[in-house]
Parts: sequence; C-alpha cells; structure tokens
Amino acid sequence: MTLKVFVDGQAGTTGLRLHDYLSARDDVTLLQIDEAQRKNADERRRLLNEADVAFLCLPDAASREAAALTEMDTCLIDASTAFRTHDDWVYGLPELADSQRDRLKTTQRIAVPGCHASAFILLTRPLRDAGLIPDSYPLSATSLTGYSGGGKQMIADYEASPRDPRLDSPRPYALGLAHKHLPEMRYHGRLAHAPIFQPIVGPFLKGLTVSIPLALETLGVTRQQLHDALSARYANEAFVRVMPLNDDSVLDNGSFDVQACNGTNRVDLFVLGNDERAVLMARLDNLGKGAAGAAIQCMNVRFGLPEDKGLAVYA
Ligand SMILES: NC(=O)C1=CN([C@@H]2O[C@H](COP(=O)(O)OP(=O)(O)OC[C@H]3O[C@@H](n4cnc5c(N)ncnc54)[C@H](OP(=O)(O)O)[C@@H]3O)[C@@H](O)[C@H]2O)C=CC1
Ligand SMILES: CC(=O)N[C@@H](CCC(=O)OP(=O)(O)O)C(=O)O
Repeated sequence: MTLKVFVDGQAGTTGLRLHDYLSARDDVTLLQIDEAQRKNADERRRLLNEADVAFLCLPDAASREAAALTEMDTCLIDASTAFRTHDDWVYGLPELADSQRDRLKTTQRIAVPGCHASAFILLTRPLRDAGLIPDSYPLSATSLTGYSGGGKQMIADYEASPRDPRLDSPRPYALGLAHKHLPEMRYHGRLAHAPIFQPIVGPFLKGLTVSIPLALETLGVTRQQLHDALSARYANEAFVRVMPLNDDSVLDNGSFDVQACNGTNRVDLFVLGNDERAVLMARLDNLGKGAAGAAIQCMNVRFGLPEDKGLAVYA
C-alpha cells in the first residue's frame, strides 16, 4: 500500500520534522504545495482532499480552517490544540487505554496530544484507572522543556546571534496557570479538576520532562504500588519504558537528563522520592513522541502498518 500524504504547514517546526520522517519512507507519496501557495485556501483544499492522510501542523485557527476544507475521505491527523477534547476526534495516544488503538483504526479524525499533556497523561491515567489517585486529588505538575516547543518564532529568538542574555537562564511561563494543555490533561487523565500546571522553558532545543509530586501518606499508597500500576499498564508498549524503582542508575550522576529521549519516539517514566513523598517524572522528545513522532505512530496504527515503522526507540 502506498499512501498519498499531504502536510499542511510543511514549513513549520513540526511540519519540517514530519517531512524528515515521511521522506525516508517507501510507502508514502508526498504531495507538495508550492511555497507561494502555502496559505491559499483553494490550493490547500485541493491537496487536502487528494490525500489519503493529511497532517495539520498549523496554529489552532488554521487547523480548524483546514478541517472545514477537508471531506471525510481524507484521514486528518492534527498536531494543534484545536480538537483534543472534541467528541468527533480520537485522541492520538495509542497507549491511553486498551480500547484506544481500535478507536484510532476506525476514525478519519485524529488529534495528536500536546507534548506536556502526553507526559502528564502517560504518568497519571494508569494510576487513576487503578484507583490509586482519586479523581478529585489536587494534582500539580511542572514541565521543563526545550525551546523548539514554542515553534519557529521561539526557535529564532533562542538561536539569534547575539541572543538576548535573558534567554540564557530557564524561564517559567504560563503563570496565569491556564496553559492550553489543561483541558486534555483533565479530560483524558479522568480528573475532576485541571491540575496546577507550570512549565519552564530552557536554553536547549528539545527534550521535555514533566514532574508530578505526590504526598504518599495523604493518598495512602506506596511508591511500589505506583510503580506496579505503571509497569502493568505499559508492559507491552514499545515506546514506553518504566524505569526501575530504587535504582540510582536511572539518574545521571544523581540528577536528571532531560534530553535523554531526544531523537526517539520513546517516553521514559520514573517513580522517584522516598517512603513519604514521591515524584513521578516522564521524559520525551517534544518533537518526537511530543509531536511529529506521535503523529507518525498514529498514521501507522490507523492504516494497520507496523506501529514502529520509521520510529526509533533508541537514538
Ligand atoms: N513545536 C512543538 O514542539 C509542538 C508543536 N505542536 C503544535 O503543532 C502546530 C504547529 O506548531 P509548530 O510547528 O511548532 O509551529 P510553527 O510556527 O513552527 O509552524 C506553523 C506553520 O504553519 C504555517 N501557517 C500558519 N497559518 C497558516 C495557514 N492559514 N495556512 C497554511 N499554513 C499556515 C506557518 O507559516 P509561516 O511559515 O508563514 O509562519 C508555519 O510554517 C501548532 O498547533 C503547535 O501548537 C504540537 C506539539 C509540539
Ligand atoms: C516552549 C513552549 O512554548 N512550548 C509549548 C508547547 C507546544 C505544544 O505542545 O503545543 P501544542 O499544544 O500545540 O501541541 C507551550 O508550552 O505552549
């Protein structure tokens, strides 16, 4: 089978990364839009509808516009925030639940998760499903992320020469505590309330780690129970690695390497801390499992291809 594929937003950060993945494949014919026409709605409509599968790597408003231009014969895989909690779209996280791959195989509308949200949900959803965290538990999370998460403009700012020296140190943002990933974290995490989520962008290109502190005595659970629930859920998942409990070698000289999943579609999950207090951590490449890699994985699942086709578990 050869799939006709169009990438709407092919010149952007996610679009370029997707292009790298797709151009290496022998089962894909890429439909190209003329550079000067890339925002022309008629030309985009023509290519969107000629494709078997179209990736939308666009700002939310342009994604909504693209979806309106596309008939149901084309499978859309959208990287934006626009449809991640929409009833007519399937959330593109195959590892979310046992039924998720079946849902992905039969839909023409897939919403790829946000990078922070992927990490947060992969950590928390198995614990909610196992009853280890009640739905009303006041979860909080921080995320340390590379600057490519901010797209072309943020990359240009960080890579400017000379660079604004204020960008040399990590910068907390979204301090109104209303980050755009909260709705999907709440909805797909099966939580009654959105978490308190506070990201920090640092002066490195890519790599992301979400950390979630848990008061074990308040919850009445042990780190072993948390680790067992994550290990059981992801035992057969190629792209999710639950790191050993109580083993200092999971760290990098006692601290944490945020970039260790870069160049892969892998997520590493950690249960750290002590008998009273735990911290759950998830690490991924925000341009891999956090965006373009995840989008390719969704295409593979949707079209019955080997799920790891073109995707690396190790760099
Ligand atoms: N970067 C990341 O790590 C992640 C990004 N995402 C999401 O993916 C989407 C794309 O993000 P990203 O690649 O970072 O963004 P970029 O800003 O790097 O790229 C967006 C691209 O969309 C193009 N574009 C804007 N409006 C239109 C339009 N109306 N028609 C056609 N093309 C248009 C832009 O054109 P122009 O070249 O003229 O600017 C640009 O090339 C966003 O929704 C983002 O939130 C999701 C997960 C992670
Ligand atoms: C550093 C930085 O700004 N990162 C972005 C994350 C990009 C992303 O995942 O956005 P989508 O929701 O479109 O997928 C942010 O926190 O908004």
